[in-house]
Amino acid sequence: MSLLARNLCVRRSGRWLLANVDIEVQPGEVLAVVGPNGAGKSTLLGALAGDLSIDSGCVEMAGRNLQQISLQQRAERRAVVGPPPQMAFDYTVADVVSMGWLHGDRFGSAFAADALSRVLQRCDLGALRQRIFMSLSSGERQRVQFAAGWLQVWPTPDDPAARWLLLDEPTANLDVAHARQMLQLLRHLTADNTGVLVVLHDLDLATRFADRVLLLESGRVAGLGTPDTVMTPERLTAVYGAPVHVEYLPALNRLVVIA
Ligand SMILES: Nc1ncnc2c1ncn2[C@@H]1O[C@H](COP(=O)(O)OP(=O)(O)OP(=O)(O)O)[C@@H](O)[C@H]1O
Repeated sequence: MSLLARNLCVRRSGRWLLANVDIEVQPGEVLAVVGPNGAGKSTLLGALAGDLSIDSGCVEMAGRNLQQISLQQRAERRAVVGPPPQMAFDYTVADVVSMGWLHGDRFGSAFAADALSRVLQRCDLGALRQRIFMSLSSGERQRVQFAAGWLQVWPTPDDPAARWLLLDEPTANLDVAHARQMLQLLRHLTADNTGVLVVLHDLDLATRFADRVLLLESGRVAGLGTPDTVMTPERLTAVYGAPVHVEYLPALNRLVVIA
């Protein structure tokens, strides 16, 4: 019961942005999508979310064609976390994160308040909850955006079905500690029957935290598998057209990617 694309093709202005992409995001896994600028990462995320039209192939969520799933059902099953939005009004952090909560009082106000508090705390936003969103730094806003997405797919008592979180460069404005913390959170929330697809430019973060990596090059799959099989120096150097060093560091007991 995955979120998957089969033979996915997206064409715009006479150009293939994605060509014959097969990909599956399973609940319980973190799949990192990497590749050079313009490789098609955001396009793939948009297609899997159902936010942009595809030209051939299909996208399915838990065995159903995405086009046959209502917008409400889609929103309850998958959240998209993109760049932080501009807000015209003085919404607080708690207001913005609460926008991710789709269930109103269906499970009681205490359940909703508890979910909000937990998400704020886990995203290190507890002290900022009454701050005006637009007064935050870009990294703080990014964490708020992530928190709203997480709340959107928060497990509810009556519905154990799989959910997905799709994130487009969520660490772009984060310092080293918060970037690691976010990837650790993503790993943690997969335990709640949630699948994570995360677009990353940081190849080392992808190698360290993802279960699998999809490497895109000009809209095609240039590699898909565990980090140690995809993140080879030869492949990365060829795809990025710049030297990329990959080495196992015994002191850290992991592969390190230096670009
Ligand atoms: N509507 C469109 N018409 C024509 N070309 C488009 C359209 N939308 C996107 N593209 C092009 O498709 C390619 C893939 O874009 P996409 O945003 O998916 O890349 P990306 O891998 O996310 O890149 P980045 O790392 O720079 O964010 C780019 O070359 C982009 O210019």
